[in-house]
Amino acid sequence: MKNVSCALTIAGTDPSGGAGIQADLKTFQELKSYGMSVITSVVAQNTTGVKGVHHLPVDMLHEQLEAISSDMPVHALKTGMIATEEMMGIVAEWIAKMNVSYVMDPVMVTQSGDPLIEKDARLYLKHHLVPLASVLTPNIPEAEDLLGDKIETKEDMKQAAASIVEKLGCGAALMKGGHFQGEAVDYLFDGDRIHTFQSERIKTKNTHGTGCTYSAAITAYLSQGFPIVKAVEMAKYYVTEAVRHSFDLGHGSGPTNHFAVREGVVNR
Ligand SMILES: Nc1ncnc2c1ncn2[C@@H]1O[C@H](COP(=O)(O)OP(=O)(O)OP(=O)(O)O)[C@@H](O)[C@H]1O
Ligand SMILES: Cc1ncc(CO)c(N)n1
Repeated sequence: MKNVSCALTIAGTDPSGGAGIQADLKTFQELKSYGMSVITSVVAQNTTGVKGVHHLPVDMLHEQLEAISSDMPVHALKTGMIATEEMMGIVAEWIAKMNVSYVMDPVMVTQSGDPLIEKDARLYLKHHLVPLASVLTPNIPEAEDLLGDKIETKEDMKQAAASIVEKLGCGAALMKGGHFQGEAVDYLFDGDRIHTFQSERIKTKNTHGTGCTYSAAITAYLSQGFPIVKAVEMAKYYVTEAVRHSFDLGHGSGPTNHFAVREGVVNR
């Protein structure tokens, strides 16, 4: 049998297909990793926002995780929305036993401003999940929340990436500048130095699911054995092309386009 790279996402759903588990699986598929998913919460949402949320019972979360580890190889994994402390505890305990690259997207609030995790669970996330991560991928509001500092300049972004690694104990931090003005620039601190990943800012309102797509692409490349800096470089290219060719679907912020990368511009 041909070698297959297996990537797992542990996250909430998006029935409109642009973010969450659905975006992650599309990304894994496009980048040729075998995609697996464990659902934390079912979220009724679309391009305009969140309409309702149902958290799965924690024993069901545990059973899904065990169904994976008792049977399937996992070469890299990511987490997105994990809404409550209790759910975070189960996921953290399971991940601690897995010896694989772990990309943590510290999802807190959607682009439309809807909260995805309980406010009290943020401290738990910081102390119990972040230290397990090989790489954390916060946007600016998430990094401000984790560090308790304002991030206003590019220098602040670089400093935040380093502080996250040094103070919170993850392996690397990718500070995303999607919420900034000007060029779309992200900074990775890998425990040693800062690496810069920059693209032009594409003029579009259709950026639903960019964060999920980006962290899923990093996970796919890590599952294939690429080192972290190369994985981020290729994932940045993937998300940029997916935004450039994003779909004008729905009444709000439309989804990224995964086919765009397949048809032309391609990976690696
Ligand atoms: N308009 C744009 N043009 C080019 N790149 C963009 C644009 N918007 C976001 N990106 C890029 O997409 C990636 C995801 O960044 P972003 O900061 O938007 O994540 P996020 O806020 O976590 O996403 P989400 O809203 O899905 O949670 C980053 O590399 C960012 O630079
Ligand atoms: C389930 C889910 N995870 C992450 C995001 C990104 O904000 C979203 N909109 N929905």
